[in-house]
Amino acid sequence: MAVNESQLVQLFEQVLTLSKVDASQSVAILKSHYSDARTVRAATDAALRLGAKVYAVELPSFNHPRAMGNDMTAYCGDTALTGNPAAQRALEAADLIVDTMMLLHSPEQEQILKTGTRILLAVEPPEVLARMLPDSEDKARVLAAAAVLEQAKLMRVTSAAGSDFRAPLGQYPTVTEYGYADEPGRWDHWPSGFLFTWPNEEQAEGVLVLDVGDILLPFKSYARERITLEIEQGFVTGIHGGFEAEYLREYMKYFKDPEVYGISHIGWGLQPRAQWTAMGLHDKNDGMCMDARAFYGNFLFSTGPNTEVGGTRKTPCHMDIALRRCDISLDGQTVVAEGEVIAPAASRVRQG
Ligand SMILES: O=c1ccc(O)c[nH]1
Ligand SMILES: [Fe+2]
Repeated sequence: MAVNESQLVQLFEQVLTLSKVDASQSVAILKSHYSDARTVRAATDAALRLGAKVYAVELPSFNHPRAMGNDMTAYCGDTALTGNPAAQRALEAADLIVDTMMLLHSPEQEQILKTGTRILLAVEPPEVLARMLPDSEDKARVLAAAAVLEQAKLMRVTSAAGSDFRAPLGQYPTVTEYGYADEPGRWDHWPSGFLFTWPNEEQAEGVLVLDVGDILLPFKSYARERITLEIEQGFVTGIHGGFEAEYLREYMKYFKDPEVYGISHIGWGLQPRAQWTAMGLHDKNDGMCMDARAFYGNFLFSTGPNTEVGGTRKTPCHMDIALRRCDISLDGQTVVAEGEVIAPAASRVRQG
């Protein structure tokens, strides 16, 4: 199925309106040669129809010789913007940047946001954008959950598969993703609908058992056998199992960087329009699979960078791992039970 151009413009008009784009705003469309041309065109047309002053910043693509695969989250930190202050200044001049080439997990993104410029990442296929069109209810639900997470001192994750992971919290802020960039200095990602934070440095500990069906990104694979991760003092110290554990070990070892084993963002999914099954219907090169990061009731665990919240761990290897059927509690209060969103009530999707 394919979204037609006029539909896509209307969808961008909705999301840019939610992102407070109007005739008072300047909108920069950040692109490279690999950007989705339909997305670039629709974002441009929509911003113009909303009366904004629109310009494009095109950057020659950046490829690190050690990067593998085409998933934009597979090699983080250095981007086409790295070392290009003139382009960065051109972007900082905008009120909103529609990022169709992926600056996420780069220090440059944080510098741009600090100027008050908003960034909306949109790199998923247009059909995925359409299926997970954000709305203000998504924002309300994610913010309701964030109100609990930002007060929490301890996150605990357990599961029937054997996970028992504890992460003391408080050192880092809570990050919300609800699909549009409506506040000064806000970064968001369309599509999304989840929230996360980082454990206090060197304090996360325990065991995470990736069960059959759990998702490993950027591999874009469903685990077919269990993989057991041992976490000590904020780092993955052991990866046990069969072939898939060996594959994960070998992949992470390839980067020859001890920081790849650091725990990155941890949180849970609140997007009912995201589907656990969606990844199986897409090719590996179809975007970065936000369905896996956002599906309702997942536990999203990740390794590697913490630059997004001012940390110094700028490591290129970033694993996003989505677990099903976990129990997630904050200071003893259950927010997700066996993959079902329980609390706060305002974060749950209204049934019926
Ligand atoms: O939206 C995103 C996408 C990737 C990621 O690592 C975090 N959030
Ligand atoms: Fe991530």
